[in-house]
Amino acid sequence: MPSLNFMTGEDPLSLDRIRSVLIRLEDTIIFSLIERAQFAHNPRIYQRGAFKELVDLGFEGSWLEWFLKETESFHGASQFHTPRVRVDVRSCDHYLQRKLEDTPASSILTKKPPLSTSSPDEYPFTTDLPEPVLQPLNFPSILYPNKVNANASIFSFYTNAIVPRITRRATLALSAKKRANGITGSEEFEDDGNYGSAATLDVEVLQSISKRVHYGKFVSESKFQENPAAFVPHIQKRNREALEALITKPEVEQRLLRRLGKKATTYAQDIAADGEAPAYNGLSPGKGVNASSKIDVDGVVDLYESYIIPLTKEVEVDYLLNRLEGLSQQEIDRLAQPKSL
Ligand SMILES: O=C(O)C(=O)C[C@]1(C(=O)O)C=C[C@@H](O)C=C1
Repeated sequence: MPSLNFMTGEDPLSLDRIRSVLIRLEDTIIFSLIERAQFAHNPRIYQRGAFKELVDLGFEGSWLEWFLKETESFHGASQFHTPRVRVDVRSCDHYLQRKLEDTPASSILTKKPPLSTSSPDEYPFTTDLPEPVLQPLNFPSILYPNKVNANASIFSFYTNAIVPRITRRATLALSAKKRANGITGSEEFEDDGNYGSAATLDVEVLQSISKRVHYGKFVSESKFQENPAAFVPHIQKRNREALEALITKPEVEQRLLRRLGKKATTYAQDIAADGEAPAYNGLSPGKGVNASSKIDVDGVVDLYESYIIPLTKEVEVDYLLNRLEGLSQQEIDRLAQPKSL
């Protein structure tokens, strides 16, 4: 999955660099949704207690929750929920030193940042993960300490709204096939029995959406450091609307949605063995549904428009609301002073 590469010594809070990770994550999310869309809805895998086999093991959650727990336990034990690249602490120290010299208002950085052992861009859905087998990596905290975690909302909108939509075609194709085989009524719909494959792909989609949404914290920190004085009064008044207005960039969102429609349309085509793409059936790229398209393109765009972008913005605002916690009045006053040109 795409990540910021902390090894380069470049500014990890450069908005351009953070946005380039967000753009690469679009590809990861689209491709994993395309894979999930090959299977039927399989609602059983989202119902708690629906599998006697798991209840017998003493697990009360759903099949998907069990997959998440098992996957994240292994990843956690093998140090996955820490950065895959070892962070060069020295280069980051240099970066912070430069940042300090550049921005006197960010005087809170005069305190040497603590080293953290949890990854700033991976958020497990499961609590109580095992201790890592290897020593946790130490890396400098780039984000301000916070407990913002949107995974419960991500899990809820993905399972309730997204899965039924993106699997609609596979589900309808399945019911047609079942009818042809004489199966009708409630047995006809939704369940193709591919519980393992569907849940494995759900875990991939959930982890990539979670990573994308929590990158909002890096975006927020970057915007805050660029102009802390603009944010401080609204943070102090806990004015969510004003903070949201400050972080919202409508032109960036519009560009993103246009790009996403084009990408989803392109990736959803089956390129023939001779390398030729199929005709669009009269529809232009980015405009709706092509009969042979591997995914509901509008569904992908709606996922971003209705859920991923709004939730990223919520994470950004929640992060900002916590941004002055623990600072002295003197430190806050310094941040509230406009930067001299
Ligand atoms: O790129 C930014 O500035 C962001 O804050 C990220 C993001 C997004 O979710 O893509 C969210 C809010 C902005 O309005 C634009 C885009």
